[in-house]
Amino acid sequence: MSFYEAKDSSSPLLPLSFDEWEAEARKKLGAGPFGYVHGGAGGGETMEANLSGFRQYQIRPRVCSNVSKRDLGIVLFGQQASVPFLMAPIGVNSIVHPVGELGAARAAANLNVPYVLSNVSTHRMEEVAEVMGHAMRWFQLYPPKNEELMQSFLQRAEKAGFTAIVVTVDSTLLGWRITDLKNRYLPFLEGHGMGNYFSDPVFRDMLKQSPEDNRRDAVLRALDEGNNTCFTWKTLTKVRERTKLPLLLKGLTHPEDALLALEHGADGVIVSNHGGRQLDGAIGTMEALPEVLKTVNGKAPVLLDGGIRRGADIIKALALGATAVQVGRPYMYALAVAGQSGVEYMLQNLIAETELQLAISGNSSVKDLDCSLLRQV
Ligand SMILES: Cc1cc2nc3c(=O)[nH]c(=O)nc-3n(C[C@H](O)[C@H](O)[C@H](O)COP(=O)(O)O)c2cc1C
Ligand SMILES: CCCCCCC(=O)C(=O)O
Repeated sequence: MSFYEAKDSSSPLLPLSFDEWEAEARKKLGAGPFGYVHGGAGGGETMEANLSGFRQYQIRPRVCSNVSKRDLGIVLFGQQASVPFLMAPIGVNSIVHPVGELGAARAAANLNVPYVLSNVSTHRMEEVAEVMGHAMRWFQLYPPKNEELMQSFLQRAEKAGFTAIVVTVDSTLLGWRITDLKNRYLPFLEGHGMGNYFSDPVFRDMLKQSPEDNRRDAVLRALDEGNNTCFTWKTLTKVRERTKLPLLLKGLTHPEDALLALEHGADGVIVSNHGGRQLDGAIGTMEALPEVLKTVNGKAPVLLDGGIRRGADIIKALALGATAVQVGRPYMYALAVAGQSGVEYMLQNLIAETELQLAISGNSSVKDLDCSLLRQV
């Protein structure tokens, strides 16, 4: 949608800025669900570092460079994506809207935005795949302790048409989330986020009683599998051996970890601190990105998430050298406010804004962006 179309549109007035989406979602949701999405770990230092990381760069626009044709497309593991951002894996979408991941995934598919489905989605991966048709989708894995269960998740994802696996490694234990502790709120215990586990035959065989008979024990068992504190580089090799799909490691910020990830079979890395929800005091992702890029040295795609709120953020991360970025909370707030159509509206505007930013910073293609466009403040 262009600026002019947006201006003339008769569609109902939905928020345009991230702050408005957040404010509307706050009004709509109860304290528990809103706090869960909004919150960061500890004092929120890392969440703030993700935002301030973008303010450390200013764009130095180029002029007179013919931007009449514009291209936001990128290629990821041989697949063409029409935009340089993905929807980040976010579990338990049904805490903000009953349509849950089905609404978010349909919106992604309708707008050709690549979608990463969380391991702890409320809806099963097969249901989500079905509503997406042939649209680009990746599956995020919290590698379980049980290797048969790991194998089962990977096989199901392959069969359901997911084309890459994102292994999240920064959350073997949940961070110190004060809001959730105060609210005594954990979505999994309120009936959300267990679609993939409860539908898995291997997981069901591991239980003494079925989830239908004893939900609480089944939830605790699933969380225990996901809280894989024994995970090491050697375990990553085991994931590698169990799938032919491209593998990305999500949740690292240290350049040496990026190198180790590639040495142990990853095909790409995602610089992420889980949106500041895990280790409080950890480095912001835009601050971490340059060193990771230097170490990876073009050998593999490097993605980034954390704090992407508008087109300028996307342009800055790509100019610094990220292959693509992921967007998290913005789509959860849009889902909370207006379900699938909220997510579509938010995504449409993010695409339009990014294309506009690309053009008026003097560029025709995101492939041409480089760090000469930026000045560090
Ligand atoms: C409510 C919520 C749930 C999340 N669930 C997952 C998840 O299941 N798997 C995962 O890898 N990351 C998860 N994340 C982290 C996101 O993938 C992403 O790293 C983060 O949201 C990016 O930061 P942003 O929200 O500032 O865009 C979650 C984040 C939020 C806010
Ligand atoms: C082993 C399950 C951990 C689920 C964490 C959900 C999440 O990523 C988040 O809340 O953040």
